[in-house]
Amino acid sequence: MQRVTPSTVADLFDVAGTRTLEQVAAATLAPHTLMQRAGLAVARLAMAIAPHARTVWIACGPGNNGGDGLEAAAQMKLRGFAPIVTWLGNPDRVPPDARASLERARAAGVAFAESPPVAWDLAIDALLGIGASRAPDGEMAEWLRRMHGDTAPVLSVDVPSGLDADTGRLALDRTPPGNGHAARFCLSLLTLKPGLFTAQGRDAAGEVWLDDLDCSASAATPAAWLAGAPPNRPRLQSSHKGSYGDVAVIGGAPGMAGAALLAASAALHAGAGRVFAALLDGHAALDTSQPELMLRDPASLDLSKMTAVAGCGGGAAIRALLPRVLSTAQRAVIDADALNAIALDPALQTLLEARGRRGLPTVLTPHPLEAARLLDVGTSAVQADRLSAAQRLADRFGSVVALKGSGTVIAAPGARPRINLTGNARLASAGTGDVLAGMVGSALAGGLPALEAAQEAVWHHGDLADHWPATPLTASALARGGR
Ligand SMILES: NC(=O)C1=CN([C@@H]2O[C@H](COP(=O)(O)OP(=O)(O)OC[C@H]3O[C@@H](n4cnc5c(N)ncnc54)[C@H](O)[C@@H]3O)[C@@H](O)[C@H]2O)[C@@H](O)CC1
Ligand SMILES: [K+]
Repeated sequence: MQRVTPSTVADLFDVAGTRTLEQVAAATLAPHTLMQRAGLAVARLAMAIAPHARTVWIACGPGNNGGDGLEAAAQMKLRGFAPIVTWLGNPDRVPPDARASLERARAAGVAFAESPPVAWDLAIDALLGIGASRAPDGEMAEWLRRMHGDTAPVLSVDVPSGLDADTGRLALDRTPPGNGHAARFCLSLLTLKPGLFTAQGRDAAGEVWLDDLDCSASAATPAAWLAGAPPNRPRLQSSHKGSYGDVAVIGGAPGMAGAALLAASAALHAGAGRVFAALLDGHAALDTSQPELMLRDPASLDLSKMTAVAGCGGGAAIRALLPRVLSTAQRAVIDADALNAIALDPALQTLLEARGRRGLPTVLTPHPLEAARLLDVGTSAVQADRLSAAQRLADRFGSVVALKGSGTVIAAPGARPRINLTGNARLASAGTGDVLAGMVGSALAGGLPALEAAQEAVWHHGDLADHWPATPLTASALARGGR
């Protein structure tokens, strides 16, 4: 059993891939072996989370996810715990594995009840796993609301019930963690699923653990992966500012110069050799707190030797500069208003596609609304399947895409998408996106391929927030690397 952290490197399998692996594994094992392993793993984690629990409520559903819960109940009872099972199954329709565990739970003397106990020290959600076919309703929904509204920890078996394991879409609203709510844990069985790590999945699952049930994962193709922490990239003694490239931040229309200056500051502190602030507001004053930044007229820059970071605070004025950026920049990060301009203008879309065909390194950094505009769909459609939205954008424009949000997805043409696990809700504040664009620009300018540049910048950006002291997180301090 392994705990998943932002540094974990692991393949993620969708429901179809997980089903394939389950079938391959089951074919070589004695009947009921997988469920016994699953139930024992659930029991072990439950006992580690709440070693002194007097009452453990195990809510079991009608299928094999419920079977895992029943098996865990049997295992905990044999170890001196007092689980109380509420089971929503029908004895006439229970699948064979779950039936075997039901009998083992009964034989072990597990208490069965019609309704949840009055109070509990740990709740185990074994209602629905990867077989969920609709939103929980009725008694099941009521139980989920009760366990997630209580202060006792919740351990979800395989996936939080009602969470789409492929997409991270949650079918049932529940109390957000943090509102007087206790910890959430999820023990993913056999495989890790992408939905645990993006969209609503991270909040719903809480701390994720994996037990692979001693099975190989070679018989299926992963849908995505966790790429873990970037390598350390120490600077060579002999390097100089030319080794780390030039970044030109093009943005900052009147009234929005701050966004471009944040991106420029982030690029500077992330290590770019030289950073030019090419502001669209010709009257903006130089940021005297950052004398290293060089203020330039955007028209004067030779972008063919530079990394352009275009769009931060760009307003409508960025549109006129985009043909030059897209056609000539050696490397480019396209953010914010530059993305909005491209979404509205087929000619710019053609230029971006052409850039992709020429193999010029390009990273798009949309948040869900910007991605929705580029794909000409609603934001909810993007959030309903973030992996596929990011991949479609990457394929369409021949670019690397970092689709921001909880569980940022990084996609590239012809590559398996990655999900980043650093970062937290403190990043949901003004200017943090500009900082990310600058950090990606710096990584690109330093010579990293676009996919690595995007992934490493996203990781560091989130990692800074994860290690932020107990002071407010501001974008300007984030741009300075927390200093
Ligand atoms: N068969 C095995 O040996 C193993 C099974 N495993 C477990 O089995 C799970 C998959 O089992 P299943 O395929 O039986 O699927 P589930 O147990 O996830 O759910 C399917 C059952 O729930 C019902 N259902 C679906 N949505 C519902 C809803 N909204 N409200 C009420 N009922 C609903 C279905 O009609 C069906 O009876 C995995 O998630 C995992 O927990 C794993 O432990 C691996 C081993
Ligand atoms: K579950």
